[in-house]
Amino acid sequence: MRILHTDVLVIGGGLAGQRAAIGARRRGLEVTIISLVPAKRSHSAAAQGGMQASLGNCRGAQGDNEDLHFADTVRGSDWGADQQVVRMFAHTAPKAIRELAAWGVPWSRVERGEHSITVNGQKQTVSEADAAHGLITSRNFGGTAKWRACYVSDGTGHAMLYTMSNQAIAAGIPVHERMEAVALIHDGERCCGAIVRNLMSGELVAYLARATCIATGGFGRIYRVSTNAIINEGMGAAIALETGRAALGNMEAVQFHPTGIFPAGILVTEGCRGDGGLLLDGAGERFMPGYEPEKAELASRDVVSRRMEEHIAAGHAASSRFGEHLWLDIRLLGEAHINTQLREVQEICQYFLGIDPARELIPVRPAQHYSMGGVRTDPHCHSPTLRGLFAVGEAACWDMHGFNRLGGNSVAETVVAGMIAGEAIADFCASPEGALTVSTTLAEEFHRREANKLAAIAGNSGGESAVELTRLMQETMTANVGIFRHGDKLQQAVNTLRDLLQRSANVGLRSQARGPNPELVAAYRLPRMLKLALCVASGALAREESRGAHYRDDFPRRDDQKWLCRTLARWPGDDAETPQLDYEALDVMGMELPPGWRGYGARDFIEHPDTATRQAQLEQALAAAGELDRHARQQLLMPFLHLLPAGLQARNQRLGDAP
Ligand SMILES: Cc1cc2nc3c(=O)[nH]c(=O)nc-3n(C[C@H](O)[C@H](O)[C@H](O)COP(=O)(O)OP(=O)(O)OC[C@H]3O[C@@H](n4cnc5c(N)ncnc54)[C@H](O)[C@@H]3O)c2cc1C
Repeated sequence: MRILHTDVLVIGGGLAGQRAAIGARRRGLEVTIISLVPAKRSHSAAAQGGMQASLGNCRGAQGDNEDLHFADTVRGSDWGADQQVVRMFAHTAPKAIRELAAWGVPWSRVERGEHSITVNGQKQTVSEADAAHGLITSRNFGGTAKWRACYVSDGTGHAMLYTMSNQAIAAGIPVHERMEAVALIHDGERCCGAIVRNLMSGELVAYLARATCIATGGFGRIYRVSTNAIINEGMGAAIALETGRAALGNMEAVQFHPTGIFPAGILVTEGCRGDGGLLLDGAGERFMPGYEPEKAELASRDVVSRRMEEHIAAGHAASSRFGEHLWLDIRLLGEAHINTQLREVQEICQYFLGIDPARELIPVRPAQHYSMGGVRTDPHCHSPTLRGLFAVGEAACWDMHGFNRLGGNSVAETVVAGMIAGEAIADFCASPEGALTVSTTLAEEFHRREANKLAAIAGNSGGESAVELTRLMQETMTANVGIFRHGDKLQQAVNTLRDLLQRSANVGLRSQARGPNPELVAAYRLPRMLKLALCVASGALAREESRGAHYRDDFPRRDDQKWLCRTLARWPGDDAETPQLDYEALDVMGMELPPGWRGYGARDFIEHPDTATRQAQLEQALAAAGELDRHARQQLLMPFLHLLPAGLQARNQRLGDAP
């Protein structure tokens, strides 16, 4: 067995993993990143529309600040988020944008003078101030009070990831590509690294590390129709689950994006609607204002996706030989705008639909898009139950998205959480807890276990096909654990997934090759994907309410009295067929923004018994404190700055602030 030693092992070379790695490296630690693909091919590169940060530079962003970003994010989460974490995030996002600008991200900029924009289907003229000229601009996105999504045309993730990757290279951080973490090495209390499989040679290597950070992205590929890349299979979350110690948070909270192109599911960005694009039905009529007068097409994603599906079910769809869908109309934005600000959308439409979106309508239908759930961490991105294990980005449940993520808040989370995790990892490694005293016997034991598993799969002559079982899992998830959920269908899904998990032990291979063998890889990953799917379906079945993206036909109201809590899923043992579910209460008495109406979507919900008391307490505290600026006011209501590394605590400056 080959053993590699490093201070910090980062599993995943996307935006989150690389930013965490850079932070730890800057503090003098030896850091190694492993990745399934070359780091610059990570899924972060697919992010199109933007990164949220309250810079307040352009006209539509004027008056923006951390308070508004915080409130939008909490409302977007349907009060499922950890409010202190949301504060940490909103406070750090402007710093993250500026750091990326300094590193070379070519953010689109404000241009002084008059510009034509499209709002609510109408052309308007706005004038940008001389003072803002050349500053980072932003566009409108769903569920936000201001134009807050900073962007690089519609190739934001690509620009961010390439810049981040170049910084990681400059910092001397090695990326071991085409390597897959297949198990975490741990003793039940402390994580000490991972067993890693070389996807080219098939060799299993033990990486021993003082701190291990999971940054493996989302698990969208457990669904049939998804905007996610095919490498988004959730293996990082799955190997954390298999420790039996680390918990996965809110796995039932799965986002469906309104505008996957139909039928392929490839995303066209929310920026299309942010820039003024409209949703039309089969009759060519705009329908969202009828359902959502306040925000129309720009309500949060969970709300828009549900309204679209309702409209289809009510018989208003367009139909094609692939089935029913709706239309996205960006023709009104004009060719010049599309060719500069929505270039990727233009190309996606051209290559995958054979249409020109400046002249034709884009067929769309909601598709699985984002995993709000993931490895549960504390505000320092550290697992509370398995020390030495950190998690960041889409793979984590930090938890700033609760039950619905706002557009643009994900790439922002990857960088912000990476900044915080890098410091937290370095602090941990500097503490007595951070010393690694692992015996190689433990690594050998995990190595042997995985080697035996692989040998058993390779030698299995069973009659099942991994490809077919994967397809059945994906069909089950899309049909029964989608946008609209119901107890009966969820129970059916749990039963089917359990059955598939049993059958997955009987997969036969045609090729025994240990190196690049897709059949072997599929068979090896399948039971883990099924365990994740079971966490999603079981969590959804147990949660008898509707919150954010989790909507139950049979329990249509949000129920703060019973369900203002985070789901924690653990896998109880190798032979288990379902996860063990526990719940972590969200403390209303500690909230800065007690639960209420989101400002869009359903108005009726079951109130938490503490909500009125907390509201009164906040009002009394403010009245007693007298005149306060907004920063002091905020700290009085819910202190959070102490949770941030010292270097990130400073206030953000905006145009018009006193110097
Ligand atoms: C089409 C699309 C458009 C989007 N647009 C936006 C947007 O405009 N704004 C926004 O905020 N968000 C957007 N998102 C969401 C956002 O892009 C992602 O949530 C975010 O980039 C995830 O970053 P990450 O670093 O957590 O993971 P990723 O970028 O997915 O990186 C995961 C890394 O983990 C590695 N990996 C995975 N498993 C293993 C393993 N077992 N062993 C070793 N390595 C492993 C992979 O190789 C990869 O390097 C979009 C998502 C999609 C699908």
